Amino acid sequence: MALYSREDDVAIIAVNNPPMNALSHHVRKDLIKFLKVAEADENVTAIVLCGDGRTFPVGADIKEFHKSVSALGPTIIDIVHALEKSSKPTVAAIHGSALGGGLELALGCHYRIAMSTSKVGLPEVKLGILPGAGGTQRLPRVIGLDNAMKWIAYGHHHPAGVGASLGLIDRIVAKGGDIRRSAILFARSMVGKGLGQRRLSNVSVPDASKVEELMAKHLKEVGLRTRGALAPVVCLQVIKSSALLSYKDGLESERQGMMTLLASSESKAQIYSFFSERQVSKWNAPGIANHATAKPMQVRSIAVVGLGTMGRGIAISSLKAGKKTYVVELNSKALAAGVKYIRGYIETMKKRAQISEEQAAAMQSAIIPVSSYNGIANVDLVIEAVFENMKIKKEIFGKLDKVCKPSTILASNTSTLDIDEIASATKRPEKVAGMHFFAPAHIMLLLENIYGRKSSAETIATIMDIGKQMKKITVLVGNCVGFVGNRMYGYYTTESVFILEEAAYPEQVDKVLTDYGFAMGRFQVGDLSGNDIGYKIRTGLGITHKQQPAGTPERKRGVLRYCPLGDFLVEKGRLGLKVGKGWYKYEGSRTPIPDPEVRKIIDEYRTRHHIVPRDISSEEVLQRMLYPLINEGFKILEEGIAANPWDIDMIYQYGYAWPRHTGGPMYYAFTIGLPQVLKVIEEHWKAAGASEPHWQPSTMLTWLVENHGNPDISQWMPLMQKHKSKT
Ligand SMILES: CC(C)(COP(=O)(O)OP(=O)(O)OC[C@H]1O[C@@H](n2cnc3c(N)ncnc32)[C@H](O)[C@@H]1OP(=O)(O)O)[C@@H](O)C(=O)NCCC(=O)NCCSC(=O)/C=C/CCCCCCCCCCCCC(=O)O
Repeated sequence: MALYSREDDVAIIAVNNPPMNALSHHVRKDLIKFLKVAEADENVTAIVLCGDGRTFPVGADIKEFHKSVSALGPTIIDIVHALEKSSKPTVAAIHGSALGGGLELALGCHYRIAMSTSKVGLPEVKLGILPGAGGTQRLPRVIGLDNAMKWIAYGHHHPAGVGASLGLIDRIVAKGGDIRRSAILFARSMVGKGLGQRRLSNVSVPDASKVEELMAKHLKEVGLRTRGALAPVVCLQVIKSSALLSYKDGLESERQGMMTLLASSESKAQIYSFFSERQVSKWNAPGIANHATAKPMQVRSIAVVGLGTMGRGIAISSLKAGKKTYVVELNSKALAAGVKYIRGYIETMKKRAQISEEQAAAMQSAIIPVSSYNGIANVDLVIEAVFENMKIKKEIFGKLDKVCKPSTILASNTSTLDIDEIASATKRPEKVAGMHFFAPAHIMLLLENIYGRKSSAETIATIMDIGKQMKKITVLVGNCVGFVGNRMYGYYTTESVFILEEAAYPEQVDKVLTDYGFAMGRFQVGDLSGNDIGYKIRTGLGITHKQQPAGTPERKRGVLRYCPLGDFLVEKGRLGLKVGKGWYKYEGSRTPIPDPEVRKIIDEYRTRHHIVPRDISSEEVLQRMLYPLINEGFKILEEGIAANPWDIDMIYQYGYAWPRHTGGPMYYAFTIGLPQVLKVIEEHWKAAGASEPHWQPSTMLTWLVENHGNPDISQWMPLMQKHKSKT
């Protein structure tokens, strides 16, 4: 709802719709009603619009999108017009954030004043839509086309001070000031000053003459950075109309753009992603604990064991979260090198103004270098980040168990290994869990937390809380080889080399993936992270080319189909970008260049096995790359390793750069339609049989299709649970 009050001659209309004052239908109704009251009251000379509680309105109510209620009048644009038309000065008093429809309301006001700490922006593009309440037409009239294109096509939130420097905010109220009081005084001082030029629909766009040049510039930048998403392009096209058309016609172009975007699968995927991102913090470990009931232990100190690339990144994340951080290496040279890197990184963050001088000093003094496990006996949490080897990890956990105080939680940053087996090396399995960071750990936003069979509620709650304190998208999953992310990714890489055998070169496969929206294709990613990583994993499994006894068929491992092309590359020293050659060659830069030598390796291999390469469509490449991964996602859901499809999707968006505008693998499957996905999987399974088990259809997927067709993604787990409870 909204509240109406009077301070002498000034009317105050305050939106009151916790937690974020979203402009839900009932709020919109109140706003129009109270604007009419204020307009009609002759004792009112000016009107202040503000938000109660945490913030000014942060936009339309996203829950209403794709429901008819979002279009129910009064719409936000009706309120914007009423604010602008008012014969009395209207002033937006901004604290917290004025975003989306919230900022559009403020743009309808004649004046805007804001707390110095507040943020402003039009982030609709991140929901796959555009600012559909006049924002595309009004913002360029205030801050110019160039800035408006940047603000709207990328959707960033900007400090109010930046808005003030561009003329969007008329006055800034210093930290600690009273925004409402300041707005009342400001509004009163504007009475009688004339509102003509303060009504933005009357104003022209200052840099309209540069429209074509700016359009070309921004289309190019957006194309490079938003990877095939539709909304940024439509935003730019609609903003362009502000320079070429009347306000009224520009508004019509905005309405049409909004309709196009609202009808797209992209906006549905982005809105799903917005809520999924928030949903993952409401974790559930069935039969053990959930976010609502379990209490985290207070963690003041963290020890990071192992200062390789991962350990260094984890230590920086711990320091950023304000923890006293013990960094552990038994070898003094390795310790010194790790500490030097971490200290240097903090200084770089300070130089780049990413942290203040005080924060940098606090982080520096919180680093405690240690060269023996005895030195971390009293820490609250240990995160082990040594080499990915079960024997070594078990040895370390055994030692940590002996020296650390009983309450210390012991976590492993393993990316694949069995947490229960690691826990078995200790006498405190209830205090053991996995914290799988993604490289570089101080930059990547994903943290995949793993609970073991014996992890306690407190242990799980604590690692989830630490993820939050590190500002990570923290997803809780169960224990299995590779957990969620890498278990699914394994089949993506398996199938990719089968495609090489049969039909395509690496660059052709990668192009299909980048056209789909990935920043990089699978082979470029392999080169970037190092092809030796997969080779080591295959060596651990005993399946590389070199490990086979003489006479083993090159393309078989037992009954399973195998392709050794990745082994050949590593054995020829093609480890990837770090050595300048892998699936591609690199000539002094990070740009991958298709390499005739790689083609030769593939061609010779095909000839040896009498494989005649065939034409392959982009559609087939995409299906073969993505559907095994999706199929595995369903198996993970049916085993209870992931609690919900959106947990998987967030892991893929934040850990594997899955394009957000398609929602993630599970949401993408829903968009395609589960019956169609299953049909393709079944065809491959029929053709490949037991030699390619990743094509064996998941029973959950099959059951859903047979019984419900393509149910909404929110219903997959409830339907399955209902079915299981009956059987
Ligand atoms: C930065 C934030 C504001 C705050 O972040 P933080 O402090 O971390 O808090 P959160 O955890 O994110 O949020 C707390 C809870 O609040 C919920 N929330 C937040 N924002 C909204 C919102 N806008 N709507 C609903 N709910 C919201 C959030 O989910 C949390 O809930 P819970 O605790 O998890 O349950 C951050 O929250 C943030 O970034 N918010 C979003 C800001 C944003 O994107 N704003 C833009 C919104 S879109 C908009 O404003 C569009 C305007 C134009 C409208 C024009 C409409 C015309 C329609 C006509 C067309 C009709 C066609 C009809 C056909 C059809 O509909 O299909």
